[in-house]
Amino acid sequence: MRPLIAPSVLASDFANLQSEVEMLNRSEADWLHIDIMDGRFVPNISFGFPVMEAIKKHAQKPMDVHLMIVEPELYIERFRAAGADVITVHLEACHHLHRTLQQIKATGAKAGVALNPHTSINLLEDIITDVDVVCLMSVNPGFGGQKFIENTYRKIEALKNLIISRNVDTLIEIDGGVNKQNAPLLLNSGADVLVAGNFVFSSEDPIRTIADLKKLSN
Ligand SMILES: O=C(CO)[C@H](O)[C@H](O)COP(=O)(O)O
Repeated sequence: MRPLIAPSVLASDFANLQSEVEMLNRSEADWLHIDIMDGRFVPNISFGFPVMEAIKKHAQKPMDVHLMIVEPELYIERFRAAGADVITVHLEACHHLHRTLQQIKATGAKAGVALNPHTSINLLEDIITDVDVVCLMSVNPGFGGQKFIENTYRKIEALKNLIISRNVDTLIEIDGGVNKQNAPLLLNSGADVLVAGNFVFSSEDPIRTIADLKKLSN
């Protein structure tokens, strides 16, 4: 099967956001990955609702919104109203993860859970049947352009086994340091969705780079 490709808008040229989004519309990208950082869950601040709404105005593809924020349950409905189609919260940021996932689904969005590199797949055992997308962080969240963490392959395999054993169709998304060297291995290990920021936006021809990722299969 072909992977879903989700370019991370964080790596785009914010001064030309409309043309960057229009470029993604013309490309084979499946989702637009939107990173929201609050300066508390992660040591960086990206952007919030007004920028998301501006992106939504021009986007013709689903918005995959990754909330790197504390207390995400306070903002779920607002992110949905701002155009989110997939809303992913961090397991480490949720006191009541099951409740927060139900809250996301009640808005009509797909519910995602992100795991930091140190967080064990075992913690998903009692929640996996309620999750549409698991986002495995393959860098420590907070910044684009970081080096891929190799232990991610092992985590993908463990997650894939859990998904198969529970007979669910949860997607496995990989976020951080994805490039043309590791993408085939990630897909072989069981990944379904590849997030790519710098690899896409720093390339000479982002549309071609996205097409090259899309050609790979899992
Ligand atoms: O979630 C993120 C950072 O926390 C980004 O989506 C991720 O880092 C993608 O950027 P790159 O492909 O450049 O690593």
